[in-house]
Order: sequence, then C-alpha cells, then structure tokens
Amino acid sequence: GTHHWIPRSQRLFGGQIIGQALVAAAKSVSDNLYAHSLHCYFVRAGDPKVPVLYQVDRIRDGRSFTVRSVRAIQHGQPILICQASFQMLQPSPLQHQFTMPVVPPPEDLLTVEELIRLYLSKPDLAEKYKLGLNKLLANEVPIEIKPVNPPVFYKLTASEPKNLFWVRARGYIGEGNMKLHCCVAAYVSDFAFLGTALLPYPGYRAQFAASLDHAMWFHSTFRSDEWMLYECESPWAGGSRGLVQGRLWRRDGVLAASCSQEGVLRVKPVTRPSKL
Ligand SMILES: CCC(=O)SCCNC(=O)CCNC(=O)[C@H](O)C(C)(C)COP(=O)(O)OP(=O)(O)OC[C@H]1O[C@@H](n2cnc3c(N)ncnc32)[C@H](O)[C@@H]1OP(=O)(O)O
Repeated sequence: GTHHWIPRSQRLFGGQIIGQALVAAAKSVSDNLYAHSLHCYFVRAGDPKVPVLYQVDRIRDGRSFTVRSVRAIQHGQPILICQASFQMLQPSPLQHQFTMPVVPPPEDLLTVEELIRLYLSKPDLAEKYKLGLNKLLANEVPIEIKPVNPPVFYKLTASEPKNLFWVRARGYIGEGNMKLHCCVAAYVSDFAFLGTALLPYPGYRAQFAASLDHAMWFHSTFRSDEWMLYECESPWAGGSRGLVQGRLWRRDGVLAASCSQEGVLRVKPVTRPSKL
C-alpha cells in the first residue's frame, strides 16, 4: 500500500490503513461475497516514509460467511491487525433501521475549504490564525466534507459530543464496484471521527490523539463517491480515552454503515494570553 494524504502528526492516517487492509482481504474472496463487518486494532504508528505490506490469512471459507485476518506490516512489525468478514447476498424478512436525522441537503452547505476561505476573507482575522487556516487549506485530503453546523474557528465554545457532516470521496468511482465502495467508506469513516469526543472540552487541546481500534458494519449498498451523511457521537470519555460511534447514511435515508472507535486522547489546557 502506498500513501495518499499524510496527517500533520506524520503518522499514517488510520482510515487509509483500514481501507487498504480491506482491499487486501476483499481480493482474497470470491466476487459474490461482500464485506459486512471489520474489527481492527492500531498497534503501532504507521511510518509515512515506507509502504505498507498487507498479509492476509484465510481464516475460514464457509457456505455463507468467509473470514479473513489481515496484518499491516512496516519494518517487519504489525501496525494494524484487522479481521474482516464477508457474506453472500442473502434476503431476510427481518429489516429495520433508525431514521436518518433531518438536515439541510449538501447543496445548501459549504465545504470545509469554502468555510476556511470565507473565514480568511475577514479583515480583522489575526495573522497567527491566518497562518493556521492556510496550512489547513494546503493540506488537501482525498475526501470532501460539508459540516451541517459549521465550526466557528478559534472560538472556544463547548458543545455536546455530536457532529453531523456530509462526506464523499473526491473524484468518480462509479456504480457497480461495491467492494471498492466499502474500502473507500472505511477510509472516510475514520476522518474527523475521534474529534467528536473533544467537542465538550474547548478549554483543552489534544496533545496526543490516535485511534486505538475501529469497527465497522456494512448494511446496504451505497456509493462512497456520492454524498453520505456521517452522524457521529461520543457516548463516553475517560481514562485518557474517548469512545465514538457513527452512522453513515445514504442521502435517500438508507443506513449504509455503522462504525465504532476508541482512541487515546491526551490533552492539555489551552493557555490564553493574559489581558493585563
Ligand atoms: C484520525 C485518527 C488517526 O488516524 S490516528 C492513526 C491511527 N492510529 C495510530 O496510529 C495509533 C497506533 N498505535 C500506537 O501508536 C500505540 O499503540 C499507542 C496508541 C501510542 C499506544 O500507546 P503506548 O502503549 O502508550 O505507546 P508507547 O509506549 O509507544 O508511547 C507512545 C507515546 O505516548 C507517550 N506516552 C505513553 N504513555 C503516556 C502517558 N501515560 N502519559 C503521557 N504520554 C505517554 C510515550 O512517551 C510516547 O511518546 P513519544 O512518541 O515518545 O513522544
């Protein structure tokens, strides 16, 4: 696996490793099997300077379900362990799902880049903030995001640990390759996810934040290059860790996937300059 976007932390983006691990697992199963779940642990930081080797173990091939175990390896050591399970398409009379939250459509909202440019156009914006925002703009990620409640940059306001944003992969993937859409959704699902746990604490800055594990369940067909609503919430934080849960909705209201993640969050108080 080669690298796309490298976060400022200079460790590999977790979503990229999960997505590529799922590509590797999916290549080892027949075409009539579709990923329905994956469970991963990030055991070491990924090194952006070298590629990742994905080693797949064929754990079991059953009549309906097939399980693969993938180790992502760098410098001879695992950085991620991932179990992925695949299933043949099977109909069922049991069918229910939660209802998608009612939010404005993506066409009525601005992308993160548009919001930053709008902010940068404010004449009274301090130079240090301009620098930070320009760095964010230069750091182009392969996915587009439209927050439902745009963040007020540099304003310390606590909010409940819930976040909603429209998200899609940049570029065209096209219909038909459901395996690839699942791998791209795995990439997308780790983006801006753990940050949900920090929303109630604007007085603290994350000194070290990294995902420890990530689980995902795929429910229906979807296209990761079309807008999906990512509904994220954090039911718990404590012990220098935060738990986040998410639902990826197709824009027609069908629940496409569910995700869970725990991350390590080591924070320190934000220091504000004295007014004296
Ligand atoms: C968007 C989110 C993402 O994509 S994050 C990317 C995907 N996730 C990852 O890369 C995580 C990979 N896993 C890991 O790096 C390790 O398993 C982690 C989570 C760090 C495990 O932590 P730990 O067992 O503490 O590792 P370590 O001993 O190698 O230490 C790493 C750095 O953390 C520090 N640390 C450790 N304990 C404490 C502590 N109690 N208080 C403060 N700091 C602590 C260590 O000193 C070390 O720091 P440094 O790297 O030497 O600067």
